Amino acid sequence: MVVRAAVAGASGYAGGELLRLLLTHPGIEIGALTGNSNAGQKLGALQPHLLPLADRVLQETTPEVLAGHDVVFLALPHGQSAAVAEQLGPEVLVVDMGADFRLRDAADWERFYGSPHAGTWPYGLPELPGGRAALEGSRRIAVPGCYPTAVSLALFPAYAAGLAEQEAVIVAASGTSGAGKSPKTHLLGSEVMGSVSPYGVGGGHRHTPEIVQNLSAAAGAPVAVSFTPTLVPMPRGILATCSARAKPGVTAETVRAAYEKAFADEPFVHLLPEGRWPATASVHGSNAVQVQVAYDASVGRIIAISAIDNLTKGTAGGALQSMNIALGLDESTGLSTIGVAP
Ligand SMILES: NC(=O)C1=CN([C@@H]2O[C@H](COP(=O)(O)OP(=O)(O)OC[C@H]3O[C@@H](n4cnc5c(N)ncnc54)[C@H](OP(=O)(O)O)[C@@H]3O)[C@@H](O)[C@H]2O)C=CC1
Ligand SMILES: CC(=O)N[C@@H](CCC(=O)OP(=O)(O)O)C(=O)O
Repeated sequence: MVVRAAVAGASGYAGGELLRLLLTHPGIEIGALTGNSNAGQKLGALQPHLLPLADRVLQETTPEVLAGHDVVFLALPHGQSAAVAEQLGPEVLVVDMGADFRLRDAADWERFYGSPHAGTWPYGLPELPGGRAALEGSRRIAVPGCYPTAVSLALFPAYAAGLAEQEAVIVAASGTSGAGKSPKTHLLGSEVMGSVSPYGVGGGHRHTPEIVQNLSAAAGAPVAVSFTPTLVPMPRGILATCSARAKPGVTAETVRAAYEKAFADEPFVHLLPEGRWPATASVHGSNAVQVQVAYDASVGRIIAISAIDNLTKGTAGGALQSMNIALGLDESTGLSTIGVAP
């Protein structure tokens, strides 16, 4: 069976990473590629690393152009996906890499995104409890944000096993591609190079409610989250350092056992051997997630650290993994745990 896939937002970072992966997926035929300001341009001018697609011309993002495909990936800015998706039939698998359908709580959406809530779709993080069952056979998928992917995978085992109190503190460092390709002053080389800076401090980042949603579901009770993102001078990668107060009686051994159990059969999430720590360089360009966990007895806290590539597992790889599950394909098809180093 060949699956015909269209990519809306093919000129952007997320769309470009998705195409890089789709080119190696044996079951996919790449159909329409669309953009906005770059419609009419050849892809080779915008994504020169995608040589096999260099002569493909970007089309306008319209329902007519996206019609006639089995799968449509939407790698568009927030708020653009709903209008496109509602024009696509229920038989088409629509995979939204934006935020529009991630949150269950309409009030959270309106508070953090400032527009009416479009709805909630099955969430594309298969490793969460019940995650795969929610995706099987689905024709709509909301791919998680990059920070919620890194943070949720680092912390959910502690909550699912009942080891952590319902409060977490997270500091996560991201490369600049997380902010997309459109020019912004704070992303200029002269601003970013040689500097690390926080942003969205004090609960203001829109990924906070998504992280709360995931951890609360794992805990079966509301989890309060303090989330601070930082921008670091590298193109790709997220390192999330997460900590939560341990419940009474928790030991280093019970924590380790919970994480070993959670990730034992996961194809992409790797709990590192004790004493080794995640690094973004080790997952560059791969769908792998590195996790390590420790129990800091001096303060009674569980410390979980994860590393992902924000463009791969953090969006395009997660999208493809979820598509594979929805279509009944092997989950790892077209995805690699092999990174690029140094
Ligand atoms: N970058 C990342 O690490 C991650 C990104 N995402 C999400 O993926 C989506 C795309 O992000 P990213 O690739 O980084 O962003 P980019 O800015 O790099 O790309 C945006 C894409 O959307 C197109 N576009 C812009 N405005 C419109 C519009 N009004 N209608 C249709 N198309 C439009 C652009 O086309 P053109 O260039 O032709 O104007 C471009 O192809 C976002 O929702 C983002 O939040 C999710 C997780 C991680
Ligand atoms: C470095 C940087 O700016 N990162 C982005 C996160 C991008 C992402 O994952 O996700 P969405 O799909 O939710 O936009 C930010 O903090 O806004």
